[in-house]
Amino acid sequence: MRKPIIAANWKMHKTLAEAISFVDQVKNSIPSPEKVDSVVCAPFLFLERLSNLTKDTNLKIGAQNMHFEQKGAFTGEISPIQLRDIGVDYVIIGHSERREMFAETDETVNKKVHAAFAHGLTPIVCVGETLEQREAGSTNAVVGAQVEKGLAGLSNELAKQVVIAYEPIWAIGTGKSSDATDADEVCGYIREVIGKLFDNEVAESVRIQYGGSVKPDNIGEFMARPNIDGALVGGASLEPDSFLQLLEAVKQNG
Ligand SMILES: O=C(CO)COP(=O)(O)O
Repeated sequence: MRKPIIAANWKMHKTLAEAISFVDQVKNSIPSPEKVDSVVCAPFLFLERLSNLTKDTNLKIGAQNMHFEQKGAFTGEISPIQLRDIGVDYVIIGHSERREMFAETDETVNKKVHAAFAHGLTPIVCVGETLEQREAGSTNAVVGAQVEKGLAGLSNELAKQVVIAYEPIWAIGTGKSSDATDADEVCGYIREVIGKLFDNEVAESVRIQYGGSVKPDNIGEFMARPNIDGALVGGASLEPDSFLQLLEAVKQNG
């Protein structure tokens, strides 16, 4: 059995005071990590505070990006060592917004995945197709190539620990989520690709989240599918009540 994982992706939202208030409101109501892994991926500026506030709680903190180098002349960038040093556990890599607006490529995703593992961070690797690609029938080809290139060169042991987030780009922030059956099929295909790249055991171990307009009232449909192990949630993760409802729905499903 794969343990579900729910991650909030706050993107570029909240002030420090709002971030602290959110965490204070939810931190003692997070379900046991035996049932579900619960993560908040916050803007870099808030990570240290949130990581201190959540020590000894069931809530883990993640970043939304990082550089692949350990240190150096990379003005404005943040390294995996710096993230780990302040108690960050997860890092989102290759979100479609970074691929589209900040020149993230499958090659930089791959470097970042290796760098994350080298420094004790769990990568949440995002993949997904555009509406045009979906309509052209190339979803599996696009997503399969992103997975193959993104995970290239990992050992089986590390590959098992990767979290994949399948986020169809047309479903992000649009209120128009994918049909759960369609999303499950793509997640099943991702598992097939991982089976070929590594082996069956890895394919069965990797956790695959769905992302794109997930809300408390539709998360149950996704979690009921065999290949979907959690969700990466934007808008519906910004309010404490809504975030806790997502976790509660998953806990009950499991
Ligand atoms: O991009 C997303 C999470 O990474 C999804 O965002 P929404 O949940 O707001 O659609």
